Amino acid sequence: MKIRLDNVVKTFDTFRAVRGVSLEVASGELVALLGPSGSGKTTILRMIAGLEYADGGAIYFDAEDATAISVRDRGVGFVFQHYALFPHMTVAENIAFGMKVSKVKRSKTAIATRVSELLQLVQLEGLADRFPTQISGGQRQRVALARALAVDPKVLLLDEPFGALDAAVRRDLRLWLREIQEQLGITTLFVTHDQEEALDLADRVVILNDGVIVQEGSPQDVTRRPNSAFVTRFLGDTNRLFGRVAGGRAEIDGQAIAAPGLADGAAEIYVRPGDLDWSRSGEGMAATVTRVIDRPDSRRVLARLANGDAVELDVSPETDVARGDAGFLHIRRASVFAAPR
Ligand SMILES: Nc1ncnc2c1ncn2[C@@H]1O[C@H](COP(=O)(O)OP(=O)(O)OP(=O)(O)O)[C@@H](O)[C@H]1O
Repeated sequence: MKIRLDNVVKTFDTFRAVRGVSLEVASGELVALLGPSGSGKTTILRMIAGLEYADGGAIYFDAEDATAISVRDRGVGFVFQHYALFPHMTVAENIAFGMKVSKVKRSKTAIATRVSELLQLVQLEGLADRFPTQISGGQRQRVALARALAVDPKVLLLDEPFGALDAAVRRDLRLWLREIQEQLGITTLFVTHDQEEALDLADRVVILNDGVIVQEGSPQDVTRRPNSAFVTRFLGDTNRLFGRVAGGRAEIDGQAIAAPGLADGAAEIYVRPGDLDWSRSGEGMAATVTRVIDRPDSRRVLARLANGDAVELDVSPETDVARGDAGFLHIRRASVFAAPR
């Protein structure tokens, strides 16, 4: 099932939460809606689910206008962060719930067979008779996914499903989710404000800010070619430096960086910590190390430039560098944008 949003608008009282969003999710694709809090991600998901009406534009499921399709008939499965499983029902009963209330009548045996298939799919075979309070948070989210999948939805909508879990569990679950989604080939929209989660999981990432799409593309596209200072900053750790553009090149401390198409004038130069090289002597920006932070697979160096600006860079764990060292920073890659006036 393909989903298409055509210039969708949603206003709460006078506040425009979604301001003309057009978006297509191909059949079987996994798209992440990524954006800061309040950027309209959940509202978009709720409109697709039919829990909220768009007050402008249209939403299509394949060629059909979804406005005409009731929530029940949309064939949508949801998993939310604060979904809550039914606490008085066992894991198996929770998974069976949707099938029992569905218009499609199934025999008791058919339901039991489906429940055990789903338990196997989400790798919780031994836990059928437990209650939600008797399993872990990660296991609960897997039950929630099984419950959503029970009625064979054509579309899966996930709103921060792993938001409440710790980092290691989140990482495991996202890889696991991706495998299941591929196995089932189900069109999936995943809402998150976690860049790493979106980039790890999605075929395509749609970045929102203030109710509009600011960039969309593959994880590689958006990370390699962020189209604005906002996207660059939002996608992760970055240093902001200041320079000048002249003749399509930004100039900073003797280093020239390609800035094709940018008008001459003041510029912001964004450099990720992994795109700076440290050397004791040589060319580049003179800097003094203020602190070194050791991590399992890298060293994060905090340094200060001659103009007082703080800069962070990553070096390999073997690099010999200590607080107080003086050296030079060479920019390997950067994104340049005109400085806001
Ligand atoms: N029912 C409502 N009534 C009034 N305003 C609302 C309602 N629902 C959402 N909003 C507002 O619309 C904007 C977008 O909300 P939405 O929940 O879609 O954002 P989000 O990107 O999902 O944020 P978060 O990551 O915090 O969940 C917010 O400013 C929010 O306060």
